[in-house]
Amino acid sequence: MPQGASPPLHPLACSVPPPRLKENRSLGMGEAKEKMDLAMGEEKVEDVGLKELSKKLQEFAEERDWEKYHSPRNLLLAMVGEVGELSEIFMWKGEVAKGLPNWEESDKEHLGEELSDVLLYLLRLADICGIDIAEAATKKIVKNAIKYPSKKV
Ligand SMILES: Nc1ccn([C@H]2C[C@H](O)[C@@H](COP(=O)(O)OP(=O)(O)OP(=O)(O)O)O2)c(=O)n1
Repeated sequence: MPQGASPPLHPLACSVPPPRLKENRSLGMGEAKEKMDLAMGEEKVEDVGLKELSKKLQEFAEERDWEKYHSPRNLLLAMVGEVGELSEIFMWKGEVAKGLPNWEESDKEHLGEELSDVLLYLLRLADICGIDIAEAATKKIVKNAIKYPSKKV
């Protein structure tokens, strides 16, 4: 290849790196909370379902013109990356007690964020692949129960 020339892009590769959600500056705590409260509105968080989350993700991508980046392969890789970030939280800690009794609140919050990133990319991946994940997971639980029968009655 001539000096200074860039390698040709694979026809399926994006020529623009996927955008990041982050802003260039970090938000102060008050500012971040204000943004979060605005985004959540009056919604009761515990009532949210998988379909609603998928719809929110669809809207999130649309509003930023990010749909072109949300290909199955990109989403899978993004999800695996987030699984790595999730693993880092547990790395070198040894066994961790259920309920994480000795963890700082900030560490639990961080864990919640990384778990959410994995879930959100998983939901988006399922959606973009045309898989109804709620239906698929429900069927899979039934299949698991047949394969591994209950020991209780
Ligand atoms: N192209 C993109 C980029 C981000 N996201 C959404 C899905 C994830 O929930 C979250 C991931 O954002 P970041 O890539 O900024 O990752 P983190 O939030 O983990 O930040 P960091 O890697 O700094 O810990 O944003 C998305 O849907 N599509």
